[in-house]
Amino acid sequence: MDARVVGIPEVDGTERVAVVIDVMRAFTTAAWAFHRGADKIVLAADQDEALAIKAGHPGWLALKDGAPVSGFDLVNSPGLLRDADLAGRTVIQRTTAGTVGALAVVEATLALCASFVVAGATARVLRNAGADAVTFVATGEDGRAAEDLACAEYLDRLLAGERPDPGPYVHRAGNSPAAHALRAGRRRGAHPTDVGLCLEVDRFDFAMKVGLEEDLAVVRPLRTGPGAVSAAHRAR
Ligand SMILES: O=C(O)[C@H](CS(=O)(=O)O)OP(=O)(O)O
Ligand SMILES: [Mg+2]
Repeated sequence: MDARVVGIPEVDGTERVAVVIDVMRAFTTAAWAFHRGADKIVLAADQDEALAIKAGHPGWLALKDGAPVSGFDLVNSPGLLRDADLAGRTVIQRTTAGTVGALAVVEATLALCASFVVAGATARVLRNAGADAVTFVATGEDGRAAEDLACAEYLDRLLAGERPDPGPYVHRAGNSPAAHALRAGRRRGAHPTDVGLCLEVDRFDFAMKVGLEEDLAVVRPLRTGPGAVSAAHRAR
C-alpha cells in the first residue's frame, strides 16, 4: 500500500483513504470516550460551533482542549476522562489539531482517526478495506509532531504486514516536545497520567471512522472483527 505523510496544510481534498493521527491527545481522548460508553463523537470546527451544536442538541456534551471555557463539560485529557460515565452520550469534540485534521478529510472514501491506543485495529480496518494508497495526516505542528510521525510510521509498518516492535516508536513519542510539555505541566486541561495513556499501544480493539451524517462530522468506533468493513467502505 502506497503511503504518504502530510501535515494539515498539505491536505488538498483528493485523499481517498486518510488516517488522521493525533496521539497527544485528541484521538487518545476520543478512544477513551468510546471506552467509557460514548455513542458517537461530533467534531466541531471551533469553540463557537461546538457550543452551537450543543445548544441544538440537549444532552450532548462539549469537550475541548486547553483552559476551561463556560459551556464545555469535558476536557481533552484521557486521564480526566478515564472515570467519566459517558454511556450512550454524544460528545462534541473541538481541539487544536486533531479535530481540525479530521474535518479536513471527512469526505474521503474512508477516513479514520488514529493514535497508538487504536493502532492495530486501525491497520486491520485499512487492510480489510483493500485500499491501495493511504494518506497519513500527522496533525501536530503542521506535520512535524514527533509523536504523530512515530505513530504514522508504526502504522505504515503494520500495513506492510510486518509486526514491528512498538518500543522505538513509543520511545520517540514519549520524548516528543508535546510529551515534555504535558509532563512539565505546561498544558492546561491535563492530567499527570495523560502521556502514559497516550503511549498504550493497542489499548483498545476498535478503530475510529469519521464521516458526514446530516452535515455533521461524526466519529464512531469500528469493531474489527471479520467483515467489519463492509463493501461500502472498500476504497478500491
Ligand atoms: O489537547 C492537546 O493535547 C493538544 C493541544 S495542547 O498541546 O494541549 O496545547 O491538542 P490536540 O488537537 O489534541 O493535539
Ligand atoms: Mg496532538
